[in-house]
Amino acid sequence: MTQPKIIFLFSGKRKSGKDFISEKLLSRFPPPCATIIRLSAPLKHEYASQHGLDYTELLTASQYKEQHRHDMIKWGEQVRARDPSYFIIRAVHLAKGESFPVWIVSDMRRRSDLQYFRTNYPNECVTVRVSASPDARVNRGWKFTKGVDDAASECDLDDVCAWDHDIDTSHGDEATTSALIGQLLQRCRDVGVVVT
Ligand SMILES: Nc1ncnc2c1ncn2[C@@H]1O[C@H](COP(=O)(O)OP(=O)(O)OP(=O)(O)O)[C@@H](O)[C@H]1O
Repeated sequence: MTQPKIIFLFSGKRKSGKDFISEKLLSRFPPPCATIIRLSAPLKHEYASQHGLDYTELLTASQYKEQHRHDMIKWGEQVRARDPSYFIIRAVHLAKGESFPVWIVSDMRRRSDLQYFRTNYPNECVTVRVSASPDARVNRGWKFTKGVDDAASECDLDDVCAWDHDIDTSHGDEATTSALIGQLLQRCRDVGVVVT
């Protein structure tokens, strides 16, 4: 059982580049140092099994996922209303968080997620806000969807502005991404985590 030494919390709108940056960051750690925790993974897992759907298809950026996103969000809200930490605890378990000193949470979406991590890990959290212009997101396949893009899962963190780091990925330039990754890796070195 390992307590995390550092937890990166990525948030941002759909197609802003959260996954892209998370994967880039992950690639800089020697195994078995870091793991990506997807808070949406257990939601999809349980929703798929309860509704007879294909879990692996729900994980991809597919049309299939988009078809089910709306109902899945609604179902998740009901579960979360009863217990805000329900999916977080399962997501950490699913990603085998207890075996890794670095946690990369790639899809933090709500203030209750932020509160959970800050309460339980007051000294380990590093927040990163990822943004991109609407045009850039459209070019990546985003289409405004009522009930999804105006729901809490997309908007709950809009008013939070005290992020430790932020990045605008609209232009997708390598230099901007590398600069951010460099800063995040320095934070790891500062707490004694070895990076490549
Ligand atoms: N900094 C970047 N440079 C180049 N391409 C990028 C960058 N960020 C994102 N992209 C591209 O944009 C697309 C969407 O990015 P990504 O899947 O990371 O978004 P996301 O925020 O995780 O979206 P969702 O919430 O819908 O899962 C991907 O095809 C990715 O390659």
